[in-house]
Order: sequence, then structure tokens, then C-alpha cells
Amino acid sequence: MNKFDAIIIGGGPAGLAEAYALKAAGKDVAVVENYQWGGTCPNRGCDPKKMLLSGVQARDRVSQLKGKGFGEAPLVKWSELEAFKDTYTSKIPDGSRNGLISAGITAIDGSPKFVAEDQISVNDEVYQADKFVIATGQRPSRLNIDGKDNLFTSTDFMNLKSMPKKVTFIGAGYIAFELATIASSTGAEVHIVHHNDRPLKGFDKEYVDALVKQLERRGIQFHFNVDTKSITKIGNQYVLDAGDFNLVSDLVVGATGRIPNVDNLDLEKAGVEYSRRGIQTNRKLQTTNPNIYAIGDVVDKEQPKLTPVAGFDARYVADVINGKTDKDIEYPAIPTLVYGSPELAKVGVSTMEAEKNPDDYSVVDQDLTKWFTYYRTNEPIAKAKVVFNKDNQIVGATLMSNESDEVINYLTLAINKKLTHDEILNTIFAYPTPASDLQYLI
Ligand SMILES: Cc1cc2nc3c(=O)[nH]c(=O)nc-3n(C[C@H](O)[C@H](O)[C@H](O)COP(=O)(O)OP(=O)(O)OC[C@H]3O[C@@H](n4cnc5c(N)ncnc54)[C@H](O)[C@@H]3O)c2cc1C
Ligand SMILES: NC(=O)c1ccc[n+]([C@@H]2O[C@H](COP(=O)([O-])OP(=O)(O)OC[C@H]3O[C@@H](n4cnc5c(N)ncnc54)[C@H](O)[C@@H]3O)[C@@H](O)[C@H]2O)c1
Repeated sequence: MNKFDAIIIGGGPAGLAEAYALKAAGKDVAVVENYQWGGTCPNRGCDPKKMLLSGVQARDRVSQLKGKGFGEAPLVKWSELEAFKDTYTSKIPDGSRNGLISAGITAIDGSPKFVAEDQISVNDEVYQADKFVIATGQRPSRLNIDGKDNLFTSTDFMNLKSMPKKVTFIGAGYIAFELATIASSTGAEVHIVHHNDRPLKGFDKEYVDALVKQLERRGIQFHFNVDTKSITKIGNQYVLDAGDFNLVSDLVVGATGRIPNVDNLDLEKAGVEYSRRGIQTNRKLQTTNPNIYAIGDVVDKEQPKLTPVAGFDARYVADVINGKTDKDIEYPAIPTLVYGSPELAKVGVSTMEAEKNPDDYSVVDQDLTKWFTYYRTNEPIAKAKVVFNKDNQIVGATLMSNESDEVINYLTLAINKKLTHDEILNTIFAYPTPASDLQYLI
């Protein structure tokens, strides 16, 4: 029998970070992956999405300066941009697998099943380990409606070889907003169909409404309170039917959330409990079997399911396994960001929570469009709501602009390090940059 100190199931950001951290501590480690080494983020998530968004960003920079040095901005040529994205993603699976092997970590291809509490079987071989770490992530959930097989996923969308003329997204969460913005920059007619009237739930409503208006100005059409009943293929087109509403398009992408990969592992044989929200863990990320941990997106947790959170989980569990900590996991403030143009970002105490507790928090809402950073690029929308506690310490923020992805990170640092206004004021930042605006935000 093959024996290891630790076996990790899933070779995505969580699993790979775990493997390297345990190997660095001298453990004998194996990782099992059943699809693309590297996982969702670099193959079919964050990274390809952000490469495709490069086209939107370049186009918008030009379009904002129309009549100020530029003419009409050209549309994004999808097939060229998609091919550019492929030059990055195509190298990920082999690169990720080879990286493990070079580090002396065993890479096993296949679908594992637990055959005992400390053993898995992969391709008819049995592997035993003292510790297991489950890091199998999530996959797109599919609406349970007639014609659900006609729905494309975010992965299918990012791999399209040509962009259809008319594209519909069902759902109004991160994926729908981001991919709709990309599709729209190619000149496609884009629709977002949502079952209620609260898109991007969890973000400040006023800012979401402003974002929706901005995307409508780009030509994206929103249809709220539409409960999709079926998708029927007629010829080369798809008919979305919701009773009193229907829409014909060339492509319908389901973007109604993701579900954890907990099936097919025979977790029952290892005594690991789970639900449709993911694997149940305690605050040490131990499952109901104390020698089996779960990390990253597959865990049933309240924290957002994001790549840096997966890495944080992995480093923490490595410390637990290596005996470096016996404390419960404590997450810092975690920034979340809807990419696009503009970007909507938040971190820490939400504006909703602050408004509900006016004795504890105050909110400073600022329009930034006239600030130099945004004026020079003629940004159509730039806003910030910053939440302070009673000691005037920044504890949360919601931002909307094309610079939000950078500024939210500075604010995250300020929140987690409890930086004061004076500390920011006494730091000399390069000027003029979004960082040098911090003294006016905090
Ligand atoms: C379209 C999209 C855009 C995103 N954009 C962002 C973003 O901008 N920023 C951000 O932080 N996050 C983003 N995310 C989320 C991010 O991709 C995930 O949070 C991150 O990949 C989680 O890492 P993980 O290792 O837990 O899971 P995954 O990356 O999903 O990796 C899990 C791995 O386990 C493998 N696996 C599954 N089942 C088994 C099995 N039975 N046996 C063996 N292996 C198995 C999978 O093939 C996969 O390789 C995005 C996700 C999507 C879908
Ligand atoms: N920028 C980022 O960090 C980023 C980007 C993309 C994805 N992600 C990760 O991937 C996850 C999944 O993204 P997502 O956009 O699929 O999920 P999501 O949970 O953000 O949004 C799903 C949306 O679908 C809606 N919905 C559910 N059922 C519906 C129905 N029957 N009809 C119409 N709408 C329906 C929900 O109300 C919600 O608005 C995110 O939660 C996040 O963890 C992160």
C-alpha cells in the first residue's frame, strides 16, 4: 500500500497551497486531482475572467476620453481576446502538476473514493495517510428547470470561439455582472434575467442600483422578477420562458450560484458529514473525522468563497497539522469585488449593518468623480462609502469606480492593521495615485 503523511484531495488554489505548506514542513505529501490541475481560479475562474476584462478596461479608457484625444472606441474582437486568454490558461494544468513534482510532492490523476477512515482508492490503487485534506471546491449549479441541459456555464462562456449576437445570463450575482460586461464590450446584445429585484444581494443597494443604471447605459438589459421556467432550443436559438415573459437569444448562461463537490468521494465511509452547502467543519477546519480537514470553497462556511480565502485556510490547516497552532481559525476582514467597469467592492462592516446600528457606526458617503484620480480619466462613476466606529476608526467600506480593486486593498490593510487617520497622513505616498487619496477617505 502507498503511504503518506498527508493526502490532499483537489489540486486547486486551496489544495496546492496546502501541499506546498506541508511539504515545506518536511511531510510526505500526495495530491489527487480528477480534472484540471490548478483548479477553478486559474483555469476557468478569476484569471481567465480578468484577462477577458482587460479588453473591457482598455476599451473603456479610450471611450471615456472620446472627444478628449480619441474618437469612437473600437469594439473588443472577441476571438482574438479569447485566444490571448488561452495562451495563459492552456499552460496552467501541466505547469501546476509539474510544480508539485519538482517540489517532491506526489501528483495522482484520478477520482478518489474513501474505502476506510484513513484510506482512499484511486484507479484501483489504495493510498493510506495519517491526515487527509479535502479541497475539492465547487462547480456551477444548474437550475432544475425544463431544458436545463441547454444552459451554458461560465466555463463554456469563457471558452466560446465566437461571441453570439445575443446573450442572456440567468442570475444577477458576481458571474452574471462580470461576464455580461465582457460580452457587452464585444457589441453583443446582452440580457440579465433575475428572479427577484435585488441583484448582487450583500452589496449596498444604492450602489448596486447605480451600477445597474451604468450597465444599462452600456446597453445591458435587466429583467427583474422573472422566474425562468424553461429553456427550449429552436433551431440555433434558445427560448427562455417564464410564463408571462419570454426571451429568444443565441446563448443562455446559467449563473445562479455554485455547489460544493462533495459527491462521489464516499465521504460516509470516512465519517465526514456534509450538506448541500458543503463539508461541515469545526473552527479548526476539522471535519467530523478529526484526521480529515476541509479547506477552500468546499467548506460550509459564512466567509466568501474566494481564492485568497482558500489560501488562508490552507496555511492555517498546515499550521494545525504541523503543531504550530491550536487556536481556532480567525479570518481578517475579507474584501470582495465585482469586477467590470466600474468595479464594485466592499470590505468589513457593511453599510447595511452600519445604517442599522447608528449608535455604533457612522457612514461617510462621497462622490469621487471630481477627484483628480477619476477626473483625469473622465470616469463616469466613482463613489465611496466608508464606515467608521465610535473611535473614528475605519471598519468598513464600499467603493465603486475603475480603481476599486486597488483602493479596497489599501482600505483592507487599514482596517486589519487599525491604521488611524494620522498614520495615513504621516505616510508619504507617491502622488497623484489612488493611494495618495487615502488621506481624504480615512
Ligand atoms: C467564473 C469565476 C470567477 C471567479 N473570480 C474570482 C475572483 O475574481 N477572485 C476570487 O478570489 N475568486 C474568484 N472565483 C472563485 C475562485 O475560483 C475559488 O474561490 C477558488 O478557485 C477556490 O479554490 P479551491 O481550491 O477551494 O477550489 P477549486 O479551485 O474549485 O479547486 C478544486 C479542485 O478539486 C478538483 N476536484 C473536484 N472534485 C474532485 C474529486 N472528487 N477528486 C479529485 N479532485 C477533485 C477540481 O477539479 C479542482 O481542480 C471565481 C470563480 C468563478 C467560477
Ligand atoms: N469577483 C469575484 O470574486 C467572483 C467572481 C465570480 C465568482 N465568484 C465566486 O463564485 C461564486 C458563484 O458566483 P455566481 O455569480 O454564480 O453566484 P452568486 O451567488 O454570486 O449569484 C447567484 C445569483 O443567482 C440568483 N439566482 C438564484 N436562483 C435563481 C433563479 N432561479 N433565477 C434567477 N436568478 C437566480 C441569486 O439570487 C444570485 O443573485 C460567488 O459567490 C463567488 O464565491 C467570485
